[in-house]
Formats: sequence, structure tokens, C-alpha cells
Amino acid sequence: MTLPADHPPVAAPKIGVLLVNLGTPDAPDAPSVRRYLGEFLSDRRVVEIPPLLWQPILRGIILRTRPKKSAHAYQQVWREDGSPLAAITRAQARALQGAWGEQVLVDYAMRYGSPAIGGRIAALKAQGAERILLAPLYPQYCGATTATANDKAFEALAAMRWQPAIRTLPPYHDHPAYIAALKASVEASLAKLDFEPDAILASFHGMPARTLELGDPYHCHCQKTARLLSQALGRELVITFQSRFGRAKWLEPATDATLAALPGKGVKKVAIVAPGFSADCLETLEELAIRGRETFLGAGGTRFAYLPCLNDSEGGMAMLRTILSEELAGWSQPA
Ligand SMILES: C=CC1=C(C)c2cc3[nH]c(cc4nc(cc5[nH]c(cc1n2)c(C)c5CCC(=O)O)C(CCC(=O)O)=C4C)c(C)c3C=C
Ligand SMILES: [Fe+2]
Ligand SMILES: [Fe+2]
Repeated sequence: MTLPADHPPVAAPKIGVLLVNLGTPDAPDAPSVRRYLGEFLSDRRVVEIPPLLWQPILRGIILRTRPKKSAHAYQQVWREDGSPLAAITRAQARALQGAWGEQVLVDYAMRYGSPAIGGRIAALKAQGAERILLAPLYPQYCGATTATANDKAFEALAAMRWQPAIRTLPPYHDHPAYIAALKASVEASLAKLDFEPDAILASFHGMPARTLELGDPYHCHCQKTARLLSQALGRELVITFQSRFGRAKWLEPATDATLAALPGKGVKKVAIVAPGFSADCLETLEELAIRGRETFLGAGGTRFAYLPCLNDSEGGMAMLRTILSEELAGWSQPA
């Protein structure tokens, strides 16, 4: 008898760890950005407007105007090895490979664009992974990020006769290892500055304010991360929300408006950190480090520093090993 095509190889069962991040265009040009935004902004977890109303706006206006502008922004942060988000996520997966021995395979995927989640789950399965830990790398849970990454994985599983067993990484916004890694990273970055900031901003990606009323825990998770980090650092943090999109009311205070207002209140030197991003990306490197700086200095600020994300730093990777190990411990290691 021959085995069906999707039958896993008959060998020692393995465990897969699949890191998942948002996704990014394949190239910093308008057609690539249009493809990426078309998929991203058609996700009903991201834009919660009925498709009959939203799709004509998306196709007729947004995808005709935004890609050119966004491509220009991507060009300013693009690296030799590609988009920062993709390059850093790849480096994180590489750094974790072998962390739990040969029986645990580590891979990465993107919710939008490539490498696609379904393809990487299939690849892990083909290598013998009978159990997969899905790890959306968002410390703060949000329907628009964590849930949609998990949805996409389950969509792929829905087409499989023989599914691997699945666990999903819970939000880690208040995990002691995450807070400790942020504290160490912020302190190390501050120590390199040649000025003492009057204020430190903790900027999180924004969301429509309505999602808070609808019960999304994202806002509360951001507040808790900021409170715990502030306590760990022993100094105040100004919490703000960035990257507003569209005309609806978003979570406030807005990062750009705050940066524009602070110099007028006597805050002339700032440092800004983005604890919700597990990897530096367009939203941190262009929106904060480039445009945020221009906004702040243009409003009369004198010194500005952007403090990098945890990325694939030693401390960031040690933190990921800790939180992922806790989930893997629920699965006894196969013999
Ligand atoms: C309705 C629109 C958007 C929602 C809701 C949203 C939520 C959200 N996004 C992130 C993380 C990232 N977003 C990134 C880029 C990005 N985000 C939006 C819109 C919404 N995000 C757009 C249109 C873009 C693309 C860039 C642009 O045209 O401005 C990125 C960076 C991707 C990269 O390639 O570097 C990240 C990361 C979170 C965490 C979140 C909700 C909590
Ligand atoms: Fe976003
Ligand atoms: Fe942005």
C-alpha cells in the first residue's frame, strides 16, 4: 500500500516552532507594496469595515495612492539583505535553531506575503514535525495581529487530512523575562547616549479606539507593559500610540502629536522606544527614527534618540528562548 502524499515521513516525531510576524513587501517599489497592502488591508481582522463598503475604497483610492508613498518610505530603511522586518525575523529564527536540540525545528513565516504560514507549516510537517508551536511575535495580544496569524495557520490546517498538534504562544506583554529584556536593552541604549533625556516615550502601534470598546485587550496589554517597564527602569514613561491609518478615532495620545507638543512644554531632549515591536521595521525606523526626529526637532526639541527593538540581540533571544521553552515544556520531548 502506498502512503498518501501528505503523509508525514515515518521517523522519530519532531516538534516545530514557527515564529510569525506581520509581513513586508518583497521589494521597496510601488508594485510590491501594492501587492502587500492589498493582502494586508483586505484582512477583515485589520480593517473591520464591511467589504462591500471597504473594497471599493481600498481598490479605488488607497491602492492607487499609498503604494508610491510607502515605497519611498521603505527605500529609506531597506537593507542589503532586504526589508528590516524580514531580515531580523530570519535572524531570530536562525539564532533559535538548535536551541532545543535536533528534535525541535525552528522556522519563520509572515502573515502577509512570504514566506507564507501555510507553506512553512507544510514544510515543518514534511520534516517530521508532528507538533507545532505557533509563535506570533506580538507581545501584546491584538485581534489584528495575534488572532489573524493564528487564523491563517488554522486555515492551512483545515485543508490537511493529518494535522500536526498545535499550541499557540500566549501574549507575553507582562512576562518577567520580556520586561527584564526591555529594561536591559533600554538601559544599554541610554548608556550610549551623550545626553540625558528629559522624557522617554514608549510608543506602541495604534489601533482604532473602537476595538478597545469591543473588548480587544490590546490597549490594556500596552498599558501594562509600559507600567511594568517604567517600574523596572525606576523612571516615568510617556505612553503613546503611532501609525494612525484612516479617519476613525484611534488610541491616544498619538506619538507624532506628542513629539510635536513636548518642546513647547519644556521637554527638549527625548528618547523613544517601541516595546511592542519584536523587530525593527518601517514603523520604527522610518516613522519614529526618521519622521519622529524631524517632528520633534522641527518643534523646537534639541536632542532626539530612537532606542532599537530587541531584534536578534543576545538579550532578546534569551528572552524568546525562555518564553518558548515554557510552552515547549508542555510537550514532553519525543524519544
Ligand atoms: C487599519 C490599518 C492598520 C491596523 C489596524 C494596524 C495594526 C497593527 N500593525 C502592527 C504592526 C505593523 N504594522 C506595519 C505596517 C503597516 N500598518 C498599516 C496599517 C495598520 N496596522 C499599514 C498600512 C502598514 C504599511 C506601511 C504603510 O503603508 O504605512 C508594520 C511594518 C511592516 C514592515 O514592512 O516593516 C508592522 C510591524 C501592529 C502591531 C498592529 C496592531 C496592534
Ligand atoms: Fe500596522
Ligand atoms: Fe506608518
